[in-house]
Amino acid sequence: MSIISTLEQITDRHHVYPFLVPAQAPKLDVSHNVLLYLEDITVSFDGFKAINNLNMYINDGELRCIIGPNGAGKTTMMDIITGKTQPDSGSAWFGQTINLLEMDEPAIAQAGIGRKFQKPTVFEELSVWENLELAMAGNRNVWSILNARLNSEQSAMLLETIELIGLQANTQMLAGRLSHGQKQWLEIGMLLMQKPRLLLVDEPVAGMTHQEMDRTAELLISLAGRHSVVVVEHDMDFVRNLAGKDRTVTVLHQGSVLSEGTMSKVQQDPKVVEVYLGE
Ligand SMILES: Nc1ncnc2c1ncn2[C@@H]1O[C@H](COP(=O)(O)OP(=O)(O)OP(=O)(O)O)[C@@H](O)[C@H]1O
Repeated sequence: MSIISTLEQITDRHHVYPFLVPAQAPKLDVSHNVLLYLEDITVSFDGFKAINNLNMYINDGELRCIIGPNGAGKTTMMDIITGKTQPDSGSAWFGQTINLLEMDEPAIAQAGIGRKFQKPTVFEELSVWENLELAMAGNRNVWSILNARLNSEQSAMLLETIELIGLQANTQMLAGRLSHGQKQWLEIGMLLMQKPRLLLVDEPVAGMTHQEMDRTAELLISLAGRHSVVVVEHDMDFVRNLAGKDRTVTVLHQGSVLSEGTMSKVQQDPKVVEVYLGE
């Protein structure tokens, strides 16, 4: 192939280069309505069991709150789901067929598990729109980003996401100028652009105003159904708001499930009062 024809091909933005195409995500099977299975998981750090025979199941489309005292193993549990930490024993399945313990972090993200860390990590020098555009699944192709041409489906998805996260009035604003709460919502929006089936959200309301917390609860509740959402949070008012009367709350303690059920059930559980809520 001549240099000229190679250059012609590179400048043709419709050409799809194999090395730029993300690997095909494995197919998810949620025929039993369970999206995530964590079974008999144990992880030790220098002989200390941070996770101790943990069993947890997240249903497809569920919004689950995870609470527990400092050091209960909440972050370590998220690290196992996302492939950052390998357990010593146990199993972790995404749907019926995807064995998370055989995959690395990028493959797990590709399979549909997105994670939002506590601190927002948006691109401060780019606008809200550009942040979302960069995060879009299938738009990681260098040429399409440079050419900044979205197809109609991509534009519609971007607009829908901006509305969902409530930043319609800030589309062209630099992300660095957003409030703390708005940055958190933008980052949730950026995760949504990758169409995750499961969203893991770590302490989303730390540092937020009450108004921002209420808006965040509304946003996360609106995501349930289309996505499964697992929220780790210490703020009990926020958890009560998220869990409502019917959703399941899981209380972790010393790396295991101490109690599980509706918020009113776990709040009245004497074991929970003793180790956590009674503090
Ligand atoms: N890489 C590591 N090396 C050694 N110990 C660790 C490591 N990661 C976690 N731990 C320990 O494992 C335990 C569980 O930690 P983890 O961060 O998962 O708890 P957590 O429930 O997320 O706590 P917090 O609410 O404070 O964030 C803690 O005692 C912690 O010190």
